[in-house]
Amino acid sequence: MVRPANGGGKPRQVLSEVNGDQEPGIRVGSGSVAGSDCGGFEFCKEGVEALLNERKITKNMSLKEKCDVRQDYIKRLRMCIKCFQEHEVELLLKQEQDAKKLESAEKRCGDLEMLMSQKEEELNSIIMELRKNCTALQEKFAKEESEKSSALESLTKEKDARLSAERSHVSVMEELERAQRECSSANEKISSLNDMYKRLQEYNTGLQQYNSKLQSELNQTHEALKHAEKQKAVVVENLSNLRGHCKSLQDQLNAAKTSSNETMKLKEALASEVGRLRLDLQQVRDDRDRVSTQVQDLSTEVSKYKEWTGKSTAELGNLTTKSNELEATCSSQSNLIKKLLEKLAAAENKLEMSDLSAFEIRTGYEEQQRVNSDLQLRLADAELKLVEGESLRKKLHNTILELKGNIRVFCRVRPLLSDDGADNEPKTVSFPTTTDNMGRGIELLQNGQKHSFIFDKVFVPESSQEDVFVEVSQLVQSALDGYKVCIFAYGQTGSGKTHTMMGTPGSFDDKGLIPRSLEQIFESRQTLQNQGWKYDMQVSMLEIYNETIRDLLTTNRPGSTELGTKQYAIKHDANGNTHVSDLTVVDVCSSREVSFLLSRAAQSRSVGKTQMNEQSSRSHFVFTMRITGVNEGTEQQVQGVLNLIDLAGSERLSKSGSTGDRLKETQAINKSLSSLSDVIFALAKKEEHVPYRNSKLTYLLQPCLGGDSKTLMVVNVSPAPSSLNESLCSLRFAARVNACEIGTPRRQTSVKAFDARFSYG
Ligand SMILES: Nc1ncnc2c1ncn2[C@@H]1O[C@H](COP(=O)(O)OP(=O)(O)OP(=O)(O)O)[C@@H](O)[C@H]1O
Repeated sequence: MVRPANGGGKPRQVLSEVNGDQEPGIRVGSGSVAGSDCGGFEFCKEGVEALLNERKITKNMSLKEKCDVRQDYIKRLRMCIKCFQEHEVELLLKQEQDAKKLESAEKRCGDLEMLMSQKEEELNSIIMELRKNCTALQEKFAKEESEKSSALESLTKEKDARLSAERSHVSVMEELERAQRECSSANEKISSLNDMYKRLQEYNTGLQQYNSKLQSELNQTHEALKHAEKQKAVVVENLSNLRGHCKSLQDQLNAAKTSSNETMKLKEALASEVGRLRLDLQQVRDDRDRVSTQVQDLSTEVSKYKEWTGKSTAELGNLTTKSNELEATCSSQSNLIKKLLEKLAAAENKLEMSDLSAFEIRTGYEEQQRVNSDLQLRLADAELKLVEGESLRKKLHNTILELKGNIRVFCRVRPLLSDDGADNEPKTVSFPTTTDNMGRGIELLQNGQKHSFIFDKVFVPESSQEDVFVEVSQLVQSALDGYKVCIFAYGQTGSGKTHTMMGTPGSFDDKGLIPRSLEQIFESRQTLQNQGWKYDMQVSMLEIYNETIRDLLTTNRPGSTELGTKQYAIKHDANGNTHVSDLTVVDVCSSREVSFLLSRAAQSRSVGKTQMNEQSSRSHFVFTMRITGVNEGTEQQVQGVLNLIDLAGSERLSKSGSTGDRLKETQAINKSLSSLSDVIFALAKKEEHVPYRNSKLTYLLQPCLGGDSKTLMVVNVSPAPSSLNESLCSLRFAARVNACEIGTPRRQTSVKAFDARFSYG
């Protein structure tokens, strides 16, 4: 018989409750754990189940902690197994006792047998269960053991890994130190870069400020220009009003002068009449006096005769008659005198009147003269203001153009020549007279359609060489200030390019821009010498003929083999200077020397006769003067370049009637001019690629067209109706050129060592 060990009594063994993070523990009755009693088999079973379900190892635990937990777990499992085994023994003992008791009780209590057998079965099943649990625990134990060994293995591995990690830590630390060192140097670099960035930012701000200042200056200049133009318009209007007023006053004055002259004449006539009348009067008075004396004498005689009674009555009668006659004469003379006196009074009256009117006229005349001189003064003042306003406008206009960096364009229309054969044809070129466009506009009439153009300046056919030079003299002057200056003449053949650029060098009135510019430069050099400036000047002259460069100052005689065969190469350096290799460069000290060189070059130039021009330039002529100035006082150095270019004339093949060599020349000229227009179009459109290399001319002019030089194009136009198409083409091209932005001109004032080679820009 088997009976329950504790028949539902108080459990002896208690599995500690899991309280927060507290580890669950097993206390057994044998006192192996904290000396507590075992809670009984039932309780122990539950505890084992709880223990089996317990999972306390987490991923975050270190390997050692995991091991400790597992060891504790195994220890507790062992205690449980021991408790079960003791319990089993106890149960077997009890079973035996129970069997004995049962035997004795069998007798007393047969009916309990059934119950006991049931209990036995229960106990057996529990034992079975416990055994099962035990086996599971053993399996678990074995598993835990294997896990422990694997954990130990992994511990050693981790130790190794830790060691290697420590080693790598050391190397990492070294690397870290190195990196820190690099970092600190990088930091220094960063701070220096920051400084530089700051400075750059400051510089940038400065530039922006400068830019905005320039912008505001530009705006101000625009405003001032507008104001000046308004003022100019007002002054011009005032001037024309004053001129009109002055003219009407002049007319009045002339009328007054005429009437004054007439009055004076009348006065003179009257005065002579009065003189004559006075004479007459005097004569009559004399007569009267004489007659009166005679009358008196006669009366005395009559009284004498009356006294003489003895005298004859005939004599008396005679005397009486004579006396009567004399009295009659006397009375008639008195009448005459009276009349004459009346006439005299009237004449004197008239004279007085005419004196009065003469005085009035004189006063009026003087008044008008005063008004006139006042008006003359005002007119002179207004004209002065106009001149000042015009020069201010020009200055402001130049400043704006400099700020804008555009190529400037002047247009010059030559007079009609007898060769043009257009005396009877209607005019096709005109010039607007509105105040806005006066001196700047040109209009071409083609098939009833008007084409208007505005340039920086338009010279009418009557403009003299001096008029043209006055407008470019400032530009020429800036070459002495260290700017690169380029002036080139463009236009159809026979339109006046050579006349404009060269003219007649020896003639005072007809010399062109080149001789005048040279004179000005040498004069200014003299003046600037007083301010401590010392200038060195070098000139070179070349022509581009059939896409070949020719040195016009070479000492080799024309026709020599070297002149034709020598290859001159154009080169641009990094500083934007252009050089032509092997070109003759001559140091010059006076305009006389340059004139001599110019005449030498003129003899070497390629000139020929065409249908359009007797003396046509068949090549592009380039005169270059390099100016180097040093101020001994300020040690400032300037390097200016003056390029004066007379381009060959554009010409339509059909119109030129060229053949043979002339045809070849014309083709080469047209090709290089079309390359020039390609360059201008590319610049105007701000294209990335500008085809400077397409011709020698454009490659040579590259710094002037796309660089930082002050460039002026003079477009020459013929007024001949037969040249209308060509003139229109030239003006359209010039308008394109005018719109080109080539950058702001830069002054070369560096103190750097002077490049000995000759530069074009
Ligand atoms: N402003 C002017 N006043 C008087 N005559 C002029 C003027 N401009 C040009 N001429 C005359 O017109 C003719 C042609 O002028 P010029 O030789 O200067 O033309 P061009 O454009 O240089 O021609 P080409 O391209 O063929 O060399 C010359 O006889 C010149 O004297």
